[in-house]
Amino acid sequence: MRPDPVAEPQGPVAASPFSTEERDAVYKAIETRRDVRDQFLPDPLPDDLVGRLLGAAHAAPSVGFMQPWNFLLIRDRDVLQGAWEAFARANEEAAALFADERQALYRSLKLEGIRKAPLSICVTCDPDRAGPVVLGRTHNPRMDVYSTVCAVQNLWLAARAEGVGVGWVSIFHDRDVRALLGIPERVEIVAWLCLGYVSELYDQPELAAKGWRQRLPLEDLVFRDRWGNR
Ligand SMILES: Cc1cc2c(cc1C)N(C[C@H](O)[C@H](O)[C@H](O)COP(=O)(O)O)c1[nH]c(=O)[nH]c(=O)c1N2
Repeated sequence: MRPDPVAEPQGPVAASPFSTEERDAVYKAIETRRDVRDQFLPDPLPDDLVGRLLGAAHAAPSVGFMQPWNFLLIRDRDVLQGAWEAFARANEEAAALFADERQALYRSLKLEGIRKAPLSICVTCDPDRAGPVVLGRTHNPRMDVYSTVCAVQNLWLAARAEGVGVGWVSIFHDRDVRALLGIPERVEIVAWLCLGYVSELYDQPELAAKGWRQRLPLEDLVFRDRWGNR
């Protein structure tokens, strides 16, 4: 018995199934999503809200419908302290990679909200989730990690729509996070996300506002048919 296809309008230019307001809300979430570091409020996130965010993540596309993700919800203050210490060690190493005023600017940046946010979610990718040969991953094994990142972005946009801030922290040695959370060696650590309500949101990327790097002109990133063809 074939499942009924989704009843979408047919025709040369299928009209959007969304109202203008609904469509604009999608773009509003995309355009106002921010990486949050220091603006987290301590208020806990309700379980049903967290459930909706995880549902959005789980609705992400995945290669061969592999769904390679796991979500480790972390609220334990000692574990969060351990994660922050792991970040602090790695961040010191990172700062040393920049010179002079660039290093000074780097050191002035707040690059995590681990201890401020009431919830962290470590998102992992299990490469063995769907067996040794996965449709779509046969010629590029990284497709499972790329799929997991789609889940992260779904969660990030759903959080924006719910008025919840998200911050991605990647300045860690994997081994530290693995030891802290008991993650098996074969499982890839993809993202450490800090989540919480926020006191405010930047109206542009904080790194741009603080002079670290600006948004590139989109037109410089688009080629026609061949690399380099503008
Ligand atoms: C894979 C990955 C990893 C990280 C990030 C993002 C992504 C996609 N970002 C957030 C990043 O700096 C931010 O997305 C950009 O500066 C753009 O700002 P908005 O996200 O648009 O606010 C990030 N931010 C931060 O303060 N510490 C970090 O370790 C990281 N790591």
